[in-house]
Amino acid sequence: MNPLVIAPSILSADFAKLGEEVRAITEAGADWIHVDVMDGHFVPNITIGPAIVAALRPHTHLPFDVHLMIAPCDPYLEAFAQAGADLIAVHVEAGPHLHRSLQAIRALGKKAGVVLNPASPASSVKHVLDLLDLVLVMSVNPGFGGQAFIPSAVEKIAELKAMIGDRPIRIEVDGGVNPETAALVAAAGADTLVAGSAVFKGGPGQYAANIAAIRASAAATARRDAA
Ligand SMILES: O=C(CO)[C@H](O)[C@H](O)COP(=O)(O)O
Ligand SMILES: [Fe+2]
Repeated sequence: MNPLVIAPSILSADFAKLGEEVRAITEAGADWIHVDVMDGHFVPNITIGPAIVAALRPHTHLPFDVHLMIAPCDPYLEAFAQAGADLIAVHVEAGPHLHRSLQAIRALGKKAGVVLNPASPASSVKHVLDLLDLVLVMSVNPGFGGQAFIPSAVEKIAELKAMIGDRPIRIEVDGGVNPETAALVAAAGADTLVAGSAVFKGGPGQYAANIAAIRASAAATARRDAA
């Protein structure tokens, strides 16, 4: 079983002081930093580009988990790699050449991930498993933080867990993750949890407790599942 990873999404951080926020979640016990990149075309919102990723890189030693919600994605992979991304995840719905995009990410020396929207089946990744380090299951429709968790994500995670078998591929879940939903997704097989609003709520004084609550809840059900 992969060790549990908690990846706070800086989409819910104070954008006027992102460097400070990244340092605060690093000190609060985050494992990865989740960066939501939106283009106003693939999703109805615009957020962060490679220049901001590069500016944030000196503020933490933690891996940058870059979630690209952009189409096309291939023209921008190198820029995000050079900016300091450690893992780059592209949506299966973002274009016709997923295999080529994953090859390009690996050729840049980065970990490669595929993201599945709520309506996309687990089987979309069946023929690219050899190119994957991570599958990201969206449990909200991408574009905004603070949305309600879509329960069908749990069944999809379980399907992916069975498909992946003992390959070293992480299952990440993103959207509406809080201590309650973390327990459900961890029991189904998710080992990497993104959380935006549930981590950043209450301000910097609460970040450590918020991360710890999600981690404890997920760890408890993952243990029961393994027992
Ligand atoms: O990819 C995303 C939205 O498209 C975000 O990572 C996600 O919504 C996190 O926010 P929250 O935990 O508040 O749902
Ligand atoms: Fe995300």
